[in-house]
Amino acid sequence: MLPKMLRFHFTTLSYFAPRASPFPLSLSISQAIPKPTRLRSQMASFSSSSSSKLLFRQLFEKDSSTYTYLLADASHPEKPALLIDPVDRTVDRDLSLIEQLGLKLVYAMNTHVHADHVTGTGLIKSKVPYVKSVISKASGASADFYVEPGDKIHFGDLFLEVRATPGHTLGCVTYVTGDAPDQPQPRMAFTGDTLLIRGCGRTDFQIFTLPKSTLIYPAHDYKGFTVSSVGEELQYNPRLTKDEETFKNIMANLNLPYPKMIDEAVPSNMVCGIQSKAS
Ligand SMILES: N[C@@H](CCC(=O)N[C@@H](CSS)C(=O)NCC(=O)O)C(=O)O
Repeated sequence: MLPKMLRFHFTTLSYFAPRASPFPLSLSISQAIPKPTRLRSQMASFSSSSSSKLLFRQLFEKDSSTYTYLLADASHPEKPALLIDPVDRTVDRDLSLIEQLGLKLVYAMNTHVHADHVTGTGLIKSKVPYVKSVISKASGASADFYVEPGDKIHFGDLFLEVRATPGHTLGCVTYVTGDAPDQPQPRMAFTGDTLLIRGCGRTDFQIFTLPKSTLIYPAHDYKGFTVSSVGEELQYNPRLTKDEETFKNIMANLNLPYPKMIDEAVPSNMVCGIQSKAS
């Protein structure tokens, strides 16, 4: 059985961009969650789910086997977009795709301070200065915006919720698509290195409180997997289906090699990849 679940209190703070204001200058913190206007997307082929307005792309960086995720509200007039876990060496590819799709990148976000690659957020900000970097407050890293468990990150009429999923690093968070009728179904969880497909960066049991249909999008895959679900991992994850003692033994004996880039990546990622501040 799974070890004891972690429980968190959720706040009502959220970032949102009202439709009336220009993006992203309208970024504000509010107690209120805006009631979005429903729009039908003409871009259904971009959608990963029954929601017709989410534009979603899973992008891969081969040297670190990292996934970067592009999400946008394709139905919003400004097509606001965000990137989760961009990598420095694929920034040009990502920005070029964003331009080709006619999106407006507003947030460059990290799930945590990565040890195996340099985040692309610093480079993105140097190329597109109005983009805001986002990371958890608990990470201790610097960024434009710090999120905490329960915060909501709005992009157009869509939003992500922030869930604390520490273990791989203290400040690891999982970004989960909104729990509302007009948000993508099934829900999508961007788990960073916390929960991998048939693996895990360290512990997480909070993710398993999400509906079984929730799609799992990790920050890495080393075996060629692209997506899983909570239900699938609950049933087949070879680590997280074990009792607590067995789990601890597995994790204590992974014998993972020292990540090749850790000495460069961590100092750089503590300042969200802004190279000039890392030395
Ligand atoms: N060989 C790679 C690092 C591989 C690695 O350790 N991956 C991490 C996530 S990135 S820090 C991990 O937690 N893996 C869990 C697993 O079970 O593989 C390198 O040198 O960069």
